Amino acid sequence: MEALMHVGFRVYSDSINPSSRFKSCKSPSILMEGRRTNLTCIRAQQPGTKEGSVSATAFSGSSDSLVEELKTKDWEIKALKDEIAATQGIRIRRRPPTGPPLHYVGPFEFRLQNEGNTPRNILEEIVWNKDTEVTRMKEKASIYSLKKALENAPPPRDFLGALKASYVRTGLPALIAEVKKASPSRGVLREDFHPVEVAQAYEKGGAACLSVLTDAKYFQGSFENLEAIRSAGVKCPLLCKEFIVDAWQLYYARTKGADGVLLIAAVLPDLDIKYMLKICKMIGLTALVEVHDENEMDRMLAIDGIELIGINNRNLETFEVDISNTKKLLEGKRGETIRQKDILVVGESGLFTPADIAYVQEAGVKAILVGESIVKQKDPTEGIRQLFGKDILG
Ligand SMILES: O=P(O)(O)OC[C@@H](O)[C@@H](O)c1c[nH]c2ccccc12
Repeated sequence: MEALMHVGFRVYSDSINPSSRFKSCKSPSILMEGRRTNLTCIRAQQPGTKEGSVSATAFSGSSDSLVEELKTKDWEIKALKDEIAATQGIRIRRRPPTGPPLHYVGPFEFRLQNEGNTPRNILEEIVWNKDTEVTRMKEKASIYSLKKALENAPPPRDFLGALKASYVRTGLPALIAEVKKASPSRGVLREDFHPVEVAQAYEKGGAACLSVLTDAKYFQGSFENLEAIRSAGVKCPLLCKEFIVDAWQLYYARTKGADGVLLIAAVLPDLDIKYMLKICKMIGLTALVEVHDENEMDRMLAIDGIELIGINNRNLETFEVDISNTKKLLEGKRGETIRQKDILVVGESGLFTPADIAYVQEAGVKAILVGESIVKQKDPTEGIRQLFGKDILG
């Protein structure tokens, strides 16, 4: 590996010449491969427009070179973000790698890890598609309109509180029951799929919370399902099961009635997790932060303010499921830190039997996230009874 010695941001306060249409700021300052480099970014501002709203139309006259320069900076920043993610052990690249823009003369020797624009695994493919999808959705609803829509959104309910209450009441891991029609690994799980009926059956069976898949392309889910379940009067708090790659999606999920969202550590660098946690707090969403391996767990344990961690037994890159993953990540010092920080742990995926539940409970989880084994049953209420080996309503 090339010697990536240190990557650090130093964002200087803008040196603004009020009479100028262009602001110049130095950011970031980077020591890469032993060399310190300062990027100079140009931000175009037309009189009367909001700062930071860069648009090619803002340039006139000698616009071509400035547009080129902006494209280059944009590329550099994206490439830099992937570099930072890689230093945190994140293998998922947020976008297909692209070479530098034509005539690139920038200071970086970015390594292109995959010249072909093919995703390396299913999670990467999902994330690349999500990025495109979100870009399109953002064109239809600006962040400003979403913020406004928050005022009329159904009020957030206490997702974490519902899990804790259920655990105290039953002495068993609280159930987050997943409304899931299909998945890339298992195909269609329930042919005759009526999301509201499934949700109501879960509630009747004693689920503490529900998880509703909203990704359409890979899971045949939708935000309509989420909205319909919420407006049908289901009382269980709802997790919006999405691949979050942009803070915009948090606002969107909240306007559709979500009480919680999933943040996947394999996809989001630490800075994004911290930023998104803040937004979640601000708008009343509970964040379920998902990890799959030791590195992701350690990264998340180093971040303050995480109250809910899900350990996914399914490797989203290979689809392999192994429930001993939950145990492995809760052993020793990690388990101790989790107890000290009073983090509630959710065991996710691949849970089918009372023995599975007992195994992950023994490992230290106080909640479980279950889809396949209960959504496949003709009567999902009965599916819950079978999963626990008893009635959990009592
Ligand atoms: O159907 P299962 O094996 O019971 O798994 C449910 C849930 O854990 C799984 O759907 C899941 C966990 N994390 C995810 C992230 C994205 C999509 C799906 C998931």
